[in-house]
Amino acid sequence: MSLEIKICGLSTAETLEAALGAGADMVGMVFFAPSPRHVDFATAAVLGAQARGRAQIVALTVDADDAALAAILDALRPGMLQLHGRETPARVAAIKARFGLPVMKALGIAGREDLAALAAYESVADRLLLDAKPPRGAVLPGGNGVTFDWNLLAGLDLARPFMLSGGLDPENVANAVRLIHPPGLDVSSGVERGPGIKDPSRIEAFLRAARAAEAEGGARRPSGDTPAGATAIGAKPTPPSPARETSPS
Ligand SMILES: O=C(O)c1ccccc1N[C@@H]1O[C@H](COP(=O)(O)O)[C@@H](O)[C@H]1O
Repeated sequence: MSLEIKICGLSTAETLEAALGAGADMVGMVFFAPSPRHVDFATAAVLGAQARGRAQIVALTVDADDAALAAILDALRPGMLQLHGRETPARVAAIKARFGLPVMKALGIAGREDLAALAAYESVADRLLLDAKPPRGAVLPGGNGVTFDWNLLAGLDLARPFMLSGGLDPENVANAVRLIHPPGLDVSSGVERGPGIKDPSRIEAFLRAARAAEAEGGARRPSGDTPAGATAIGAKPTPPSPARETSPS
């Protein structure tokens, strides 16, 4: 399975075109008013038409109710929903049943204890998105450009594909691919020149660096092929590696 790359928080035709032209597999539009990447329905409809058939279109929502989800689906016509709030496993299952779209559930990872929470979502979500937890006092639950200790994911074996996210950028993405061999990557702030302002050259650099690292041997082993010492969800984790003092880069 080749590395799937999502560029999130696209809000203009120019930057969406940069992502599509550089070979993004997924493009994300944010529907969360406090975010500098939030798009209104009219913009979403135009961007959706531009991306349709060229990449998977993902609608990012945060604890949206059914009426809001229906309106978003109507405007963007996404192929996937990204749930980036505090949606419970039951809520994820209900959204999938009601709207009939694949769902990617975002979960914050700060320590080993957070890996235990993933099991409850494996049976209801089509994908998991493993993100950093927001800094204390942050307005946004994601999109903060913050990394977490990627070593926590070493040997992780999930029944569902996951995307690694949180603070990725063109400079650190190759390290992430070499260390984790993730099935997917998701980036937002790291390909911006300012909050909410995507930079076409950074989008291209990110895709180039990630694909080069993948070509070096970063392809993900098939799911279920748990190597010795790997952590299966629900299994007792292997002893922690020494804590890192700084974010990986
Ligand atoms: O990007 C946003 O504005 C956003 C708002 C609310 C929830 C999630 C959001 N973004 C997602 O957060 C992760 C990590 O982003 P970053 O690369 O660290 O900036 C990513 O999945 C975005 O899709």
